[in-house]
Amino acid sequence: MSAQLIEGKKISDSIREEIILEVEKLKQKGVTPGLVVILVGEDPASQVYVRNKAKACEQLGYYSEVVRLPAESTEQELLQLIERYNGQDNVHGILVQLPLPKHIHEKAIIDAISVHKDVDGFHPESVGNLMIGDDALLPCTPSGVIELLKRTGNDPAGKHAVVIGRSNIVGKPVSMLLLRENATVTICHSRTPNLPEMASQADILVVAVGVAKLVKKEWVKPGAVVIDVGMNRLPDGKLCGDVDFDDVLNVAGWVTPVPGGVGPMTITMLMANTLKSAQRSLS
Ligand SMILES: NC(=O)C1=CN([C@@H]2O[C@H](COP(=O)(O)OP(=O)(O)OC[C@H]3O[C@@H](n4cnc5c(N)ncnc54)[C@H](OP(=O)(O)O)[C@@H]3O)[C@@H](O)[C@H]2O)C=CC1
Ligand SMILES: Nc1nc(=O)c2c([nH]1)NC[C@@H]1CN(c3ccc(C(=O)N[C@@H](CCC(=O)O)C(=O)O)cc3)C=[N+]21
Ligand SMILES: [Mg+2]
Repeated sequence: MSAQLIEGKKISDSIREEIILEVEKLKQKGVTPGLVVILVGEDPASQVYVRNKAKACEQLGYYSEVVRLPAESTEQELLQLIERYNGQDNVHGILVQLPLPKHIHEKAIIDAISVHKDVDGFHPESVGNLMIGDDALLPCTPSGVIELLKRTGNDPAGKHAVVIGRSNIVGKPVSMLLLRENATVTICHSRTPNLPEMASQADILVVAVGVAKLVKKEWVKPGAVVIDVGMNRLPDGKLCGDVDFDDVLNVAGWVTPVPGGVGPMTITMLMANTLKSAQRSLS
């Protein structure tokens, strides 16, 4: 028996159809969603993501700006740019591509983005609101994971979810969202001694580690839902997840491919956050 594929690309396309309808309505009220993406330096991987974000804006009819700053730019210059966009009414979302060059403090930059325009959901106030359960712009990759589960009929409520990874960008917020969806959540990390045993107790296994093909079939409970957030570039240039896809295919009930799984959802949820921010600007 082979696992069912969770087709992130298809699900992402259908969410984009829904977004387009909302954009039409908003435009009739005189508002066009606007997103600014700021890239410092010339990291080739970041270039690809930034291009994908600009393409998504074009497809959905958003106003979009991409600002490319040289790697030597100062923290002060970047802060000034953010201040400018914080005050600009046609811009509803500001995203500063991470990682930043080492001489710029990531925290200072994230804190400077207006919480109203924090479409990444990385600002401390957004994180706090997520934790409390108040309305917030949710981090894109974690909310993409939840959408994948819900739209394949895998409601987390009452399930045991095991998350491997505890970063502020993926592991922690996805754990909090799963909890909010009434899953029982276990969070594992590099100091967890018995990973395969922990993982194999999961009804829903979310892997966000950054180690290619870490998760093998022995880690997966028969029929479990496996969500692979990992994006690793192999020496041959191919993308590969944190899950050994071919190995788990005959044990898992559902599995996301890489590419074509969580990745496209991240960008679509960014578009959804920008829409939400634009809608809020009216009220
Ligand atoms: N598809 C998408 O849209 C996105 C994909 N990604 C990808 O997801 C992956 C994770 O990203 P991110 O969370 O930012 O990564 P980080 O490096 O920030 O965090 C990795 C986490 O995994 C844990 N970890 C590392 N090695 C092991 C191990 N051998 N066993 C168990 N736990 C381990 C770390 O533990 P500890 O805390 O103890 O160090 C840490 O909590 C990467 O491949 C990244 O490229 C990221 C963002 C978006
Ligand atoms: N401030 C900030 N916000 C981010 O959300 C952010 C960031 N910085 N830095 C880098 C990570 C990574 N990330 C991805 C986005 C899209 C794909 C994506 O579209 N992936 C496609 C394929 C892409 C390809 O072919 O290279 C897929 O998995 O099918 C992946 C990863 C967002 N990130
Ligand atoms: Mg990180």
